[in-house]
Amino acid sequence: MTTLAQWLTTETEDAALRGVIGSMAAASAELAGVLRQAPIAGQTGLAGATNVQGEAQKALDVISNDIVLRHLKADNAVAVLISEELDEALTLSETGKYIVATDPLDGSSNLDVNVTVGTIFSILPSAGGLLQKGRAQLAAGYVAYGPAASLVLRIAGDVAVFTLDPAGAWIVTATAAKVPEASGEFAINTARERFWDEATTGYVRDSVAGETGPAGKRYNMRWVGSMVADIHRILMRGGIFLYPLDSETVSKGGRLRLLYEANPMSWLVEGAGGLSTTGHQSILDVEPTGIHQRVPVILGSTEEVRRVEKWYARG
Ligand SMILES: O=P(O)(O)OC[C@H]1O[C@](O)(COP(=O)(O)O)[C@@H](O)[C@@H]1O
Ligand SMILES: [Mg+2]
Ligand SMILES: [Mg+2]
Repeated sequence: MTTLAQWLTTETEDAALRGVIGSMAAASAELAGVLRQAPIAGQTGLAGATNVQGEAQKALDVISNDIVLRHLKADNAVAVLISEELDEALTLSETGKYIVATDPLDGSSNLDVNVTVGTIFSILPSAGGLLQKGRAQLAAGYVAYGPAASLVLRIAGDVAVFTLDPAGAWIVTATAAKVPEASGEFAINTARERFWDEATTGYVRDSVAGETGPAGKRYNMRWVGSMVADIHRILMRGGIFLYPLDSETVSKGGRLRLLYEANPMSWLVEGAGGLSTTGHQSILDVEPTGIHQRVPVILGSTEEVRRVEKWYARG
């Protein structure tokens, strides 16, 4: 059995980077324990506050952020923390070499129904400043708190998957995860159809048409409503995830956040052989203009993302 610490030593010689990843993994292992007993502790409800995005915070959004913050503070290598739950970037260490951007609890609307939630993180060099393209990431990962807790991680090479054992250690369970090139599954919130642009409408219409339609095959639709869970399924067995720009989100630039949702997920999906796009460019090439910036997100199996890109290219 290979542990996370053993895998990290084969992936990077940078001990400080290994330390930061280890801190995020330790924070997530602690959070897995908190989530397991959250209904008993009465923690699945609202916190009574709103975050900078104007969204009602759940008690566990705040608890998750506190856990990540405590672990990263103890690690002097992190200069700045950017979090969905913090209005401003928070300086942690004047000498730190890294920026961590995190969605400490993704999919928190699923908490009260005991459906998979997650933690997403992105690690960047602090020398590059707060607003760096996704391409500048040094590492990224997420944890899916499902029937098993899975940590999915990529530094610069392959994407590895770890499973949390009962003693709290992360054990390697896959070393080179690959997103299958082709798939017959798409994930989109179809209740938003009336807001969609022509490209999204066209792609979904072609897919739903099945074997006799332009795509020439049958599709299934899946939507968990936790990005982590939807992307984990796509990483494991293929598919495409779409949260495109639509007429309702256009003034905000999209729904999902660039620095701590779209960029780390794109780093992982592209590292596993898949593609990411806003419809017009790879998400990893988007120039950030703000730490809580939103962006259209389309990612997954190459063939499917290319089909969507073709629709966008039609103009
Ligand atoms: O409510 P919708 O439109 O289904 O959106 C679901 C999306 O919103 C999110 O829950 C946003 O993340 P947070 O829970 O961290 O705010 C994604 O995980 C998910 O893909
Ligand atoms: Mg999220
Ligand atoms: Mg969140």
